[in-house]
Amino acid sequence: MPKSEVDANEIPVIDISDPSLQVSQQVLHAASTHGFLFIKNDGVTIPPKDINDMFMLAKDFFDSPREQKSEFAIHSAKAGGKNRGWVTMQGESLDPDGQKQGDPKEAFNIAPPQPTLQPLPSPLSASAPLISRFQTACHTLCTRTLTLLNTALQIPDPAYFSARHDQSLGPSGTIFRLLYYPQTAAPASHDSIRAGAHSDYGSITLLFRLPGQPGLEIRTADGSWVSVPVNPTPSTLTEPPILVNIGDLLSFWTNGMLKSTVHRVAFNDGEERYSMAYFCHPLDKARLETVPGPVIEAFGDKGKEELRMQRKRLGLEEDGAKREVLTAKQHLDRRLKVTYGLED
Ligand SMILES: O=C(O)CCC(=O)C(=O)O
Ligand SMILES: [Fe+2]
Repeated sequence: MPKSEVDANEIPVIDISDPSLQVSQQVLHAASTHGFLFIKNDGVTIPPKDINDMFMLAKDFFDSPREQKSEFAIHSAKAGGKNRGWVTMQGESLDPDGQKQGDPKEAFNIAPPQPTLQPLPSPLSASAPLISRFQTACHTLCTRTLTLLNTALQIPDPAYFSARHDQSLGPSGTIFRLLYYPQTAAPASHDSIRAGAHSDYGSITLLFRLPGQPGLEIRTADGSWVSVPVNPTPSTLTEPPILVNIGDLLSFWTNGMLKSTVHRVAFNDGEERYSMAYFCHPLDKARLETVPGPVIEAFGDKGKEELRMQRKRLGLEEDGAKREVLTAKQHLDRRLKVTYGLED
């Protein structure tokens, strides 16, 4: 069980509807401490009704017959190829070193709708317009957040991040994922978890959860786990804010200044749980090298340990002299290989 819930001030709720230097600095501060922040839902960019409709659609899908889902198995040609489609219970391990069995969850991965939406099983297929609209809206919010970080980091090219996430310019590893954690009896072991400890693979992730379905925990600097509330201030916000977290690539790009914080999903009382994650990735060809700019430069090598851990997770050479610059695609391929045991 987590010892405590994270302090609301530590993961701030930021209103980005009126972007300013001050707002960008708030985003940067959160991104470089816990690597997690809440963005107030403005009600327009990602309408709460679409969020609710997506959750209902996800529930209908996961309730559908197993044979129907397995026809669109992850990585299969029918599902549109690598990293797309349905992941069965225990079908993936987010923490292969720390877990004996795969995660007790199901998932369905949907790639960006450019040039067209991948083939989808029923009932997802009948709601293709909603799914595409939702993906586009998520991407808009990701780009806005990345642009705020671009500003606060004083990167000379104001479009450094946004250009590298422009989906019209080529393929990327971006993936929209529906998640379902079935109801389970109390786990036999204390170490049992619903989604193993991991950091996210992309640039930033948007996470949607439902009130009354807790479970997400982050690992703090002292190694303890603290839970992240679905809505930290229900008295002032009727709609839960959107949780944003920094992934490995922004950490790479900023020399470890932005924190790709390790997180997991705990059982809590074992009630069934749904969530949706939009993993925003840069274009496949983007190179993972330190971004130029005075703020990252001034940070120096203080993120060395963070980067060392990441490179270790990827099985990369630790000797600085032999350091290879990866592209976003090479990085993702390595992570997928570890998660699913996939070959290139
Ligand atoms: O289900 C959740 O709340 C989080 C899942 C997660 O962290 C992930 O899939 O990367
Ligand atoms: Fe995650």
